[in-house]
Amino acid sequence: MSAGEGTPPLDGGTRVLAGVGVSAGRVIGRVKRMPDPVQPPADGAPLPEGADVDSETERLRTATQTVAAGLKARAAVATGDAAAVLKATALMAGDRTLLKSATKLVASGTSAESAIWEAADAVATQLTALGGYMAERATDVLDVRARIVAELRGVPAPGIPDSEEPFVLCAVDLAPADTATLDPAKVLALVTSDGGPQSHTAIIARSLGLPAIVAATGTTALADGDLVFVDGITGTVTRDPGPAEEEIAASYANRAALPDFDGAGALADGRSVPLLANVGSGTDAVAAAEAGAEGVGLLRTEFCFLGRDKEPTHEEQVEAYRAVFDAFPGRKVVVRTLDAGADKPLPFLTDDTEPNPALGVRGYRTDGATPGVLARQLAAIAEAAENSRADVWTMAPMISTPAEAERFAGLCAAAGLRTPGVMVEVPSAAVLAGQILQRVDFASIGTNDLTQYTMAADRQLGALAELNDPWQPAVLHLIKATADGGRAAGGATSEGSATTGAKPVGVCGEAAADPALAVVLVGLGVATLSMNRRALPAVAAILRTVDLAEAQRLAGLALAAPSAAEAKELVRAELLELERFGL
Ligand SMILES: C=C(OP(=O)(O)O)C(=O)O
Ligand SMILES: [Mg+2]
Repeated sequence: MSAGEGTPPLDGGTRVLAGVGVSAGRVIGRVKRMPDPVQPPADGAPLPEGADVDSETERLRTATQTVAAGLKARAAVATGDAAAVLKATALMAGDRTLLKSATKLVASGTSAESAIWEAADAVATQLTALGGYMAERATDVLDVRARIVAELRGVPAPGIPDSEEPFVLCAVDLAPADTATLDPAKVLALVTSDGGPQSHTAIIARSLGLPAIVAATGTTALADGDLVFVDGITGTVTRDPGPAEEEIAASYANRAALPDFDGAGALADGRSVPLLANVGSGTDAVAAAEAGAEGVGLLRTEFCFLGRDKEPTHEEQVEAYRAVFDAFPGRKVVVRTLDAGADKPLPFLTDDTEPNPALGVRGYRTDGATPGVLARQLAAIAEAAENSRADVWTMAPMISTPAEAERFAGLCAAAGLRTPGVMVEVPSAAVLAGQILQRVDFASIGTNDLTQYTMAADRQLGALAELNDPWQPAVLHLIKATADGGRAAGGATSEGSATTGAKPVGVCGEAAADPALAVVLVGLGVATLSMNRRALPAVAAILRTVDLAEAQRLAGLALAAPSAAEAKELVRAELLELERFGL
């Protein structure tokens, strides 16, 4: 939420630590640190002093049994994805082949730590070579290995710490694998010293509704058991909170409850602003429909196939897309073609040796390097759309030029897809939005990437979090240019389209989920907003408090501000309901 820009990093030495608030909420709790990653033992280290083969074998056996039993016990009380991940890891910890190979190494005079490290390495390499599902299991083996070595060393196991009491989780950053075992009933808030506003930590925190702060470098000094006040709105962590912080946390806990989203986004003057959902699977889509989403503004198709080393078959694709379409009969579903590359590698499309993957062959650009995948995907989308009642729109990520937009529209037409569009994520596409939108039917602004490319700041990097803020006035100017382009292109029709008036321009980046920024986006001329389903009630409630003229006035204030922090502060100061709902 807060850019932290202009905020002093430390107050009176170390009491107030500043970062970037990425998910609202104010809580007090005790810190638990994510253990440091387990460092590898020296290659082929000998038996420790005083140990013999028998005692070292016994030590290894006991460590593996303890790890397996601990994981099994946690799996028994976990649910959903977490239970599945823990069960799989527990099974791996008890794997006889792994223990047998490690025991052999101990028998030849290697320490238990080195033996299990080496044995697990060999198993992981074999699994990786087998590919597909087996290759995915390699991660479990490496996870188990780290846990066994931690047990042998007597240090905390890697991953989310286990605790009876709810705690504030402090970490350098969270990996995707950590997310499955993160229990929102136990974790009060997330604080990371690294990671940017689009990091995994930020995305998970928002989707779980947990207060979160990223890029809070000073928090590396926090230790297990420290009492802290976490303010996800201002982006600050306060050590040893006193009565003032207790009062703020208590008043946050007593904030007005947000009304459920009624399924019709609108401004105070009744002007409709459809609120759509970002989804990555059929399950997500069902949950979004239940939350009242008016359709899908972004189906991240690559999320259906992440971790796959082979292109999904036509049938697999049709099934995955149809599951989403079926959740929204009669509603708009915007399908984005595979956005492989940079933060979302897909081995069958991306080259992992590129020096600058974010500036490389990603998104639509992969069609040049690996022709055919895009055309096959469009055919699968068309087939899934044909027998569904959803109104299917199709867009390409990372479009940079009018020629690319025209070619994509041609590919859609050839596949029988009626409503082609583009994502505006690259500044060149925003600048030439008028020309681009003469060639396609709609645009959806990906503010996560548009911010990254406008500010030349890697979206994953905590150190550049202040630049990587969609409140940056330069980004807002490009959003306005895109919306203006949509208006200018209105009336120009692409083949087969009967569009009149403005060509619709929506936003599907994280900016749409920030209620104050959502008002600004509408004021800049954006027609629809697409977000994580959990953000729908907050965005809907704040939009209802302004009419179009007010939204335009606030957008004007933000555009004229000299910094992201000032733009945000000026706009937030005028939206009084934010405080009431604790947003
Ligand atoms: C929605 C976007 O795409 P992704 O986050 O999947 O790159 C974006 O860039 O804003
Ligand atoms: Mg993007």
